[in-house]
Amino acid sequence: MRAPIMEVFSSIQGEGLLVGCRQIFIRFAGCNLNCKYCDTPESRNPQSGELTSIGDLKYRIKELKTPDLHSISLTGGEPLLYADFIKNLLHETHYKLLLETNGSLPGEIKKIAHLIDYASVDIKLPEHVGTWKIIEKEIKSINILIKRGVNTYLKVVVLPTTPPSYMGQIVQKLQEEISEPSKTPIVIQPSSPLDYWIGSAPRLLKISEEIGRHFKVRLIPQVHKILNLR
Ligand SMILES: C[S@@+](CC[C@H](N)C(=O)[O-])C[C@H]1O[C@@H](n2cnc3c(N)ncnc32)[C@H](O)[C@@H]1O
Ligand SMILES: Nc1nc2[nH]cc(C(=O)O)c2c(=O)[nH]1
Ligand code: SF4
Ligand SMILES: [Mg+2]
Repeated sequence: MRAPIMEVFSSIQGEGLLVGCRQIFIRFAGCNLNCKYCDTPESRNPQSGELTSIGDLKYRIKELKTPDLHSISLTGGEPLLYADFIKNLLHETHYKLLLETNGSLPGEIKKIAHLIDYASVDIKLPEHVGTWKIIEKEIKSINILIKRGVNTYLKVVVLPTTPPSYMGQIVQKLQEEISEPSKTPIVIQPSSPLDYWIGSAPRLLKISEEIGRHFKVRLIPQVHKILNLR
């Protein structure tokens, strides 16, 4: 069994609640969404990856292992397009595993939820993906992960144009429909390039206040981009 892999690399997790942890990243090629802000647009095309076996990945992981290694991050593109491959891979690796996902494939999450330790689930704003339907699916995915006891946090990418009141509407819905909101922190991730935020950063505080009404909240920019790390 093989899957299209774009890159395997070692770096510091630059996003979300595991920020600063040393990880080996496995980036799958192919995505089912088309976020207008995507910073890895080439990953949307499954052809941008090389068909890779589990044995190859195990070898690459061994080569990239460092004394400070915290976990492995499965990202993309959308890794859940390859849930069956991931299931086989996770049966053969013993490292802690972060799944970085757009959360739009709850049926696929069900296949591997029992094998992952951490999950970062994006909340895609309807203005970025053109529909509310994705949030419905993300809520299903989040509830599957919570039920399985996976350490789960949500990430919402916001733009300088994202109205704080709009966030208020979104978190109201999340609070009503996520099974354990108190256990599910939300990370606000300002869209990069960060220089777009010059003059608009105070808006991030307003967004934090809106989310803070119902959830634990953190405001964390993409640290790897500030450090010029991969
Ligand atoms: C490239 S995506 C791959 C995983 C999955 N497709 C997803 O969207 O969660 C990894 C993370 O990068 C974030 N991201 C993508 N483009 C970004 C940008 N321009 N600024 C900030 N975060 C971005 C996504 O929201 C997601 O949390
Ligand atoms: N250092 C680093 N941290 C990351 N966190 C999420 C990433 C991603 O592209 O999924 C990413 C990435 O591409 N690099
Ligand atoms: S879901 Fe993730 S990989 Fe796909 S377009 Fe959106 S940000 Fe990019
Ligand atoms: Mg990235």
